[in-house]
Amino acid sequence: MEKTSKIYIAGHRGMVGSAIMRQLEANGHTNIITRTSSELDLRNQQAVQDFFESEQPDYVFLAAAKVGGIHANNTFRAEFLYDNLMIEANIIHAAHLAGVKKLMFLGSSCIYPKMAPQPLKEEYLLTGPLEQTNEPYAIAKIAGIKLCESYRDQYGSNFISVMPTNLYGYNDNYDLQNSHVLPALIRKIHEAKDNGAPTVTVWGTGSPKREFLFADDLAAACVYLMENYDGRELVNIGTGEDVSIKELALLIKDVIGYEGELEFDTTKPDGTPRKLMDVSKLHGLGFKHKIELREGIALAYADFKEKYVTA
Ligand SMILES: NC(=O)c1ccc[n+]([C@@H]2O[C@H](COP(=O)([O-])OP(=O)(O)OC[C@H]3O[C@@H](n4cnc5c(N)ncnc54)[C@H](OP(=O)(O)O)[C@@H]3O)[C@@H](O)[C@H]2O)c1
Ligand SMILES: C[C@@H]1O[C@H](OP(=O)(O)OP(=O)(O)OC[C@H]2O[C@@H](n3cnc4c(=O)[nH]c(N)nc43)[C@H](O)[C@@H]2O)[C@@H](O)[C@H](O)[C@@H]1O
Repeated sequence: MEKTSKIYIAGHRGMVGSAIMRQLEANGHTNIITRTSSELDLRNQQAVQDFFESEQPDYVFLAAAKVGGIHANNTFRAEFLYDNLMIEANIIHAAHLAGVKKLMFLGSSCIYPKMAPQPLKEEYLLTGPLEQTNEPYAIAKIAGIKLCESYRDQYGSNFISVMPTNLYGYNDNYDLQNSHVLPALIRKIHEAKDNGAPTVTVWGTGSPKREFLFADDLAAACVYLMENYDGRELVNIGTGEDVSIKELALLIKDVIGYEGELEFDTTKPDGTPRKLMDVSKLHGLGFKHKIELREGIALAYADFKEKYVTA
């Protein structure tokens, strides 16, 4: 990518899109184009084609999606399937029609089979049944991967797919029903400390394990791979380390300085028992994350307090 290349970030206001924007600006890119969902609803095929025809971007980071945690995925199943199918299909097809030089599609670690061997290698895709709570979202993401592969096969499009693990960081979603576990626990534990509540409720048994990557590390990996990877195969992006939900909650409790107790609501689903990514391909391509979990939690917590806590 040249510094003056026209780069479209789909989803630039989101946690990942805004991190990619920061990374590109820090690298000196001056020609970044963006649209909010009210300016351009990416589910509208004609609007997307008109946008690509008029803007003619050189590079596309496809970071727009309907995104949420286990409860949101399990509740809004139709929206997670339909919105994500429409967004990816419209952008990938319009990018092809406009002759985009390169496009990066962001999938997710939930595309892999629920009981696949750990750590998850890219070749485990489609080798077994998916986790039920997020199957619609996972199917949409797998379709996005197959769209990129098929446009490469038929038209020679340089469309690559990366599979991020669970993410957290600046501009995360702190809605207690629809967010992911890490921001939800930051908010719940902060509010419990603030209110002097004796306990904090953690969903599930606390025994599932999850890997967490800070969104600015993901953004750096995305920009690095846009510059250095042109392959057909998926690339997992993660830290290669995981913790149990209980260990995560205790870590967040320690960072925030909350003295109360954790209680586990086993009426809530655990989801996939584990989804640790094998990141040897990413490391072999020359990228490794920098921000470790405790430091990242402290950064995310500071961002949460700055944005959501009235003095
Ligand atoms: N968060 C995670 O843990 C995680 C993990 C793995 C992969 N990912 C992937 O990373 C990407 C970004 O996730 P995120 O966490 O940054 O999500 P996010 O913070 O919810 O941001 C999603 C973005 O998508 C845009 N969007 C959604 N529906 C749209 C529509 N109909 N038309 C136009 N724009 C629309 C939103 O735009 P507006 O703000 O303008 O409404 C928003 O900026 C997604 O592909 C997601 O699947 C996320
Ligand atoms: C990366 C995302 O992973 C998602 O799966 P997944 O990690 O289980 O999504 P999370 O919602 O982060 O849940 C991870 C684990 O944390 C537990 N958990 C404990 N307390 C909470 C809480 O207060 N809120 C939430 N949300 N979870 C909580 C939850 O039961 C589950 O076992 C997929 O649904 C998405 O599609 C996406 O792929």
